[in-house]
Amino acid sequence: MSGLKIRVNSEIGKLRAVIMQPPGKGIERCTPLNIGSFAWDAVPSPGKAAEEHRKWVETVRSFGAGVLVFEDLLREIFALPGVREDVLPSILETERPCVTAQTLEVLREYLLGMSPRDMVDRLFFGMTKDELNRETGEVSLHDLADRRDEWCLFPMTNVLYSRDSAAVLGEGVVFGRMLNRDRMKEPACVKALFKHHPLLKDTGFKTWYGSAEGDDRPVEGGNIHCYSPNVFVVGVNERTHPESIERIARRTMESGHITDVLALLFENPRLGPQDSIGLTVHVDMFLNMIDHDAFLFFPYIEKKITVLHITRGRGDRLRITRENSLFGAIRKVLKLSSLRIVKVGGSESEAVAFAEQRAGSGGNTFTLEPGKVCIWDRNTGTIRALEKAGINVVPVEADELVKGGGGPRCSTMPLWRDDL
Ligand SMILES: NC(=[NH2+])NCCC[C@H](N)C(=O)O
Repeated sequence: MSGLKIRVNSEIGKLRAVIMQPPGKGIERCTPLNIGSFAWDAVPSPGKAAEEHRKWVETVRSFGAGVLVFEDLLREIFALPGVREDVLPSILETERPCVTAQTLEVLREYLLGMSPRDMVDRLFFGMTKDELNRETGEVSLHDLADRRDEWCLFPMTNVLYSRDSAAVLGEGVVFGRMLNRDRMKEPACVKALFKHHPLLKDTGFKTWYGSAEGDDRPVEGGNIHCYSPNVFVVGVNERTHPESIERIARRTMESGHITDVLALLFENPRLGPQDSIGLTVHVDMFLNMIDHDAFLFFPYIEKKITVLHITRGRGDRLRITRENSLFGAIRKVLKLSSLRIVKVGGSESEAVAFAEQRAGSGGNTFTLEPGKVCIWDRNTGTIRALEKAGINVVPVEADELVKGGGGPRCSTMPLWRDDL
C-alpha cells in the first residue's frame, strides 16, 4: 500500500487504511484459572478465533480498505538490520519490575537468537521463567525461587483489540499507556512500527502522547473518539488518566486543529471482574458515532456519566466547564440542530440490552463510512434498531472474538479515513 496517510478526522469518514491483528499465539495461554488476569470473559478456542478473524479482515478488505496486519508489520521491521536490537529493550522494559536484570538480559539474548517470525510468536505467547531456564539454564536463582509470579515474559493475549495501544487523532498519534500487564508491551511495538516501518515512518505523523518526558499515565485508544477535525471525545477512568487527557488536549490545541474536547467521567462500579471488562472500561463499549448526526448508545449508563467540556483557556491553561447533558454537549460541539440516537438492544427489554452490551459487545460498532457499520452478529436487537434507523449494517460472526470483552471497533485501529 503506497501513499499511506496518517489522517483520521472523524469516526465515520470512509475508511482507507486500518491496522488489524488476529488473536495470535497469546490466547493459547488462556485457561479457566487465568482468564481473569488476562481480562478475558471466557477461554477462546484458538482455531475458531483465528478463522473468525480471517473472515473479519476479509469483510473490511472487501469494503475496499487496506488492512495492515500488526504481526506482519512487526515481522517486517524485525527482519531489518539492527531493528530488533533497537526496539527490544523498550518492548521488554515493562517486564523489568517483575524479573531480575540478569533474567531480563538472558531473555533479551534468547529472543534476539530467533527468526523474526518466531520472535513475534514468542512475544505473544510469552515465556515462564522455567521455560526460559530450560532453554538457557541462565535464569537467576532469585527468579526461579520466586513462586509468586511464573512469567518472565507475560503473554500478550489482547493484541486482537488493536484499537487500544494507539489512536490516530487528526494527523498525529496517541501512543497508549496500558493499565493491564498483558497489554503493556503493545504500545512499544506500535511505536517501533511508526519508527521503523517503511510504510509508516515517513508519513510525517505527529506524536500527541507517549514520547515526551512524563507521558507515563494510562491512556487507551478505546477511550479516544475523533468526532470532527476540531472535536474529540475521551473517556476518563482508570484506563485513561485525566492528566494524559490534559496533555493530549493541550498538544492537539497548540499544534493541531482541536478546539473542543468532551471528557466523559464514568463510574466503574467494579462489581467483579465481568464488570470491569465489559461495561465501563472504554467509551466505545457504550457510545459510538455511526453517522454525521447518529450515535449508538447504551442508555443505562447515562446517569453515571459526568461531562466536562474542555477548551483553550488563558496562556497554556485549559478551561473546563461542566455540561448537564451528554447529547446536548455533543450537539453543541458538533454544531448540529438534532441528533439521532439508536439504543443498544433496540426496543427489546432492559435484560436484552444488558445481555447484548455485556455479552455481545453490542454497543461497539465500527463505522466503515457514514451510516455503514460493522457489529458482532449475535446482537440481533441492536441490529434491528440500527436498520430501523436507516443504518447499513454489516454483521460479523464473532463468537470467539467477543470473549475478550471487545467488539469491532476495539479490533481495528484506523490510520486513514477520508475527510468528511
Ligand atoms: N476498546 C475496547 N473496548 N477494547 C476492549 C479491550 C478488552 C480487553 N480485554 C481489555 O481489557 O483490555
